[in-house]
Amino acid sequence: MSFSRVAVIGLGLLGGSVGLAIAESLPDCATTGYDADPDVRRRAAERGLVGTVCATAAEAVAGADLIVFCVPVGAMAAAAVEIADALPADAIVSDVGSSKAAVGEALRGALPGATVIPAHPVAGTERSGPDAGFAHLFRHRWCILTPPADADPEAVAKLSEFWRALGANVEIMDAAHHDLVLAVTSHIPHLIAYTIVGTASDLEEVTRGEVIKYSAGGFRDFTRIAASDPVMWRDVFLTNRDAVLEMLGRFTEDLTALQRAIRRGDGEALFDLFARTREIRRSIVEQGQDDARPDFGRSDH
Ligand SMILES: NC(=O)c1ccc[n+]([C@@H]2O[C@H](COP(=O)([O-])OP(=O)(O)OC[C@H]3O[C@@H](n4cnc5c(N)ncnc54)[C@H](O)[C@@H]3O)[C@@H](O)[C@H]2O)c1
Ligand SMILES: O=C(O)C(=O)C[C@]1(C(=O)O)C=C[C@@H](O)C=C1
Repeated sequence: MSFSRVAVIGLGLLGGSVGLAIAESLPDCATTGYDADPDVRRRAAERGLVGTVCATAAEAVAGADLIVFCVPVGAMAAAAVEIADALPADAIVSDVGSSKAAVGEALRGALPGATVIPAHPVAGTERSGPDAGFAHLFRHRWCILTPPADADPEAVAKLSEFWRALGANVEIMDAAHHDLVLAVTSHIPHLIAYTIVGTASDLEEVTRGEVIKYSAGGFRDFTRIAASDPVMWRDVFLTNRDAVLEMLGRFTEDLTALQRAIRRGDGEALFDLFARTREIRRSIVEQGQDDARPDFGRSDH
């Protein structure tokens, strides 16, 4: 039931990892790939991210039974239009985008009549580009599939099996619900990291040198996340606007309550919140989801 030829469009962190993971876990599956950037294509060929790096997207999808778009979410529609005339009739079209409702619409709009099953492997790093990918990225991580209500169950089962073969745990979710959940677990945390690092670098009373010198612990962790790709994250916020604004409203209210507790010297409110959040961290660690990132946890990371 597995795929025999997978085309990967976009050969950065995610596309490269998909190609390498297929080579390792599904060695009988052929892979082709395409990236709009010729330097990325050259580097992808050097690293062997996919079996064949093609000069055009149409060439890459010829004969493929699965096409995985691994481009920034704002580029999905343009990338899909490029393959519209070359798409094999029975192929499944999927992606790895971080927001799902807008991406599903973009792919279905660009490829009318195609079998489109969007997906989001909740696995990544702050790195990007063709040197960033690695075969184990998806191991023990969630991959959320957001098929439309009328999706072919066989196509959903086949794509689920594909992601399980790459090491992921698969969950099926409605696209709008995915966008709300990920707004809180991934998108707003990135927004907070971008904000705090930006705020620190804008301070007038504290020099930039001091920010760098004393950035141990907490701030350093924020700088890792704030180093994430600007194009990718611009597109995430533009395509998941409503869910992000909804969750940001709640976050702002909670932040205001915390501000009030500090101003009033309400130690109990502070302690209660910090004790509750410590328990959340403990249950995440206890769930034992291995982190596949190669140097995660390294002190100099
Ligand atoms: N980085 C993460 O942690 C992470 C995790 C999960 C999902 N994602 C999602 O994966 C996708 C790719 O992210 P990434 O981190 O691999 O980014 P990346 O920058 O490493 O790679 C994206 C690649 O897409 C190429 N590209 C852009 N437009 C194109 C087009 N029209 N046709 C062909 N190639 C095109 C770029 O040249 C680039 O090489 C995004 O949609 C992102 O939301 C990222
Ligand atoms: O670990 C990181 O560096 C990530 O940002 C990975 C992360 C996340 O927020 O968890 C980022 C975006 C994705 O769509 C999925 C995963």
